[in-house]
Amino acid sequence: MENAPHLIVLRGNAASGKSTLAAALQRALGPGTANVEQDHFRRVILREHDVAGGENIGLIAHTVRYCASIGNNVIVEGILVAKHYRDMLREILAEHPGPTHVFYLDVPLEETLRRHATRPLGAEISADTFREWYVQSDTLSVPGEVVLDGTADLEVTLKVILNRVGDVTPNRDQDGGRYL
Ligand SMILES: Nc1ncnc2c1ncn2[C@@H]1O[C@H](COP(=O)(O)OS(=O)(=O)O)[C@@H](OP(=O)(O)O)[C@H]1O
Ligand SMILES: Nc1ncnc2c1ncn2[C@@H]1O[C@H](COP(=O)(O)OP(=O)(O)O)[C@@H](O)[C@H]1O
Repeated sequence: MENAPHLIVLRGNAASGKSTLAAALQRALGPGTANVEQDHFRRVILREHDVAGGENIGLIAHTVRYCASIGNNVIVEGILVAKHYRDMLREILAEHPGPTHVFYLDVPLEETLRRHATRPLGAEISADTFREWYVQSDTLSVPGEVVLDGTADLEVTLKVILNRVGDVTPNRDQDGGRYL
């Protein structure tokens, strides 16, 4: 479909830099780009743990579909651990009418620990907990999935993503004052 919105999936372990990158990508793509953060739906809206069959999984899928249906490019960002989210992500990718892009931010455990330590919440979650959470190379194994070297600088990784995504036609009226 011409001018159909893009769907971009951005996944990675805790403290791999996903939310920083997704926020930068949303700004770079301009008005009419939705950033669907897994954490917001699971923890803030539903206050749900990351469990098999979690209710947040369907809510994320509905939100992605809705945002795309009103013409937004959509970024879906989170750990989105394959064993819980793979089926849903494959479904929304398969049915999406426009271009789709799947990125996995590959960052070694030790680097995620270093990055985590720089955050205010670094003291609250122990290194041991982080080791338990870490899943090595948790890719979705969908065609075209790109494994990014997440140890690079943010600006470098953002450029790699923007090159892959290519031209993004604004899908919405960019009338002054409408968007933040
Ligand atoms: N591999 C894997 N499988 C399932 N669930 C996982 C996994 N890794 C992290 N988690 C859960 O994600 C929550 C922490 O991730 P965050 O990205 O929010 O990390 S951080 O708290 O900001 O450091 C935290 O969940 P909640 O405590 O329910 O929010 C972790 O239990
Ligand atoms: N490319 C990068 N290089 C170095 N530090 C980074 C990079 N990307 C993010 N960070 C920092 O790492 C920490 C974790 O990033 P964050 O985006 O919160 O990770 P996630 O959303 O994957 O949990 C933050 O302090 C952030 O500023």
